[in-house]
Formats: sequence, structure tokens, C-alpha cells
Amino acid sequence: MRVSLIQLDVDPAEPPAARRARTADLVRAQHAADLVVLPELWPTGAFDYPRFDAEAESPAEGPTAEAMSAAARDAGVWLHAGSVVERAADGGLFNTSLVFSPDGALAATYRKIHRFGFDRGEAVLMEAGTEPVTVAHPSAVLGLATCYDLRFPEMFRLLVDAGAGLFVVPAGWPARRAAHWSLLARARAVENQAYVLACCSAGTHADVPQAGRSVVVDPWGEVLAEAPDAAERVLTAVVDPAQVARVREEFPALKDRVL
Ligand SMILES: NC(=O)CCC(=O)C(=O)O
Repeated sequence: MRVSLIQLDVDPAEPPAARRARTADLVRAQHAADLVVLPELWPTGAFDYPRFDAEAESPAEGPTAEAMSAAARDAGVWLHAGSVVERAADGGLFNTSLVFSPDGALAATYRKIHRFGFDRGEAVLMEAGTEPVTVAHPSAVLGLATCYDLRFPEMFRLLVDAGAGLFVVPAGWPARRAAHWSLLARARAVENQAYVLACCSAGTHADVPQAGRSVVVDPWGEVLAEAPDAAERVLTAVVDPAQVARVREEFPALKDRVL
């Protein structure tokens, strides 16, 4: 299974429509992949709070969904299109991830459960999702998580219980805590004996330099590919979903769970 993580530069000087078109082209170029992944909130910037309300959109029919559906279809790939600011029917906002199948259909959405910011930003501007989400990709069951979720191992256990063997984690993780990002991505892989595809944004928005350092970790905790910096780049790797069962059988720590 070939995976491509697009570590996208989220430069506030680039108009959202231009970034959508550029991102769609980057997705189309990954036509040989089985799964393409984009970062968290790349249409607005994960820390660009003043833009959230004005740029909120429908996850099914908004401009990002339309552009990403077309890109997935044109490339013939499964696309985890990162997340958008979702405007819900009652007017509330969610940080919502979108997954498209190769025919361009919206296969799944996931509303971020753990909102970042403590008493400001996303934590006060957005509603919290309540449902862990898995996706039946033809090669693996994907478990969806978003950025700050990475700090909450109990959520990943729920995804394992739902059958996930490959976690997809779009993020807008700050450079200030880059060491946490790399460590937690490996920790979630090791403790759950699962792949982690962690795709962060590049560049700086709202004065928050991004960590970049997108990473693909295997179920043994080995790093298969890692971006060396926070520049825009495409990270590719080949993962073997059958490796999840092999590792879980060879070293059956998950069977010793008590809680
Ligand atoms: N967008 C986020 O969820 C940021 C998370 C973060 O900065 C952290 O966990 O540290």
C-alpha cells in the first residue's frame, strides 16, 4: 500500500481558492498512491482563529469538499483531505476531517474530539466531536484522529477496538512542541501495534511556525519515512497492512490489556 503525505505550506498570503487549486494539483500528482493525506485545517490555518467563522463550510458541498472530491476522482486515489472548519446545521463549528474514495464520494467525516487551546481558540470557538471514526479502505481499516487527539491514548484504544490497524493523523502542530509530535506518533504506533501516518502542515500561519516533520511509523515503532523539516514536501512510503497482524501475533501485548 503506497501512501503519500502532503506536508502543505499554509501561507496566509495565499488566497484560499488558490491554495485549494494548488492542493488539488498536488493530490492529482499522487495518482500512483493508494492513500493520500493532507494536514489539519489547511484551507484556513489551524491557528488562524479569526478566519474560522468567515471560512466555515459544508463538509459535503463546500469549496474544499468539491475541490478534493474532484482531485480524488481525477487521481483515482483514496484521499484523507485533512480537515476543514465545518459549519453545522445549527450554526456551530467543528474541526471536521474528510475522506474521499477514488470515485470522489465522501466516504467518511470525523469531527475532532479533543479541541486544542484550553480556554481560547479552537477550544472555545468549536464544538467537540463525540464519535471515533474508522474507514474501510480496501487494504486496511483506517482509524481517524486529528492533531491534539494524538495526546489521548484512550481514543486510539477505541479505534483499535473498532478494528483500526492504520491511524491517519492530520495536524497543524506547532514547531515549539515538535519533539512531542515525533514522540507521540511513535508511542501511538508502538502501544497499539499499528501504523501511524501523521501529516503536519508546513510554514507559518497566525505567527505559529509549524513543526512539519510528517512521519510514517510502522507497528514495531520503526520510522519508515520522516520529513526532515517544516518545508512543503511530499513524503511517500510503502506500508504492509498485514504487518499489523504479524506484530500483534508475534508480540501479543494487546491481549494483556486489563482495562
Ligand atoms: N491544532 C492542534 O490540535 C494543536 C495541538 C498542539 O499544539 C499540541 O498538542 O501541542
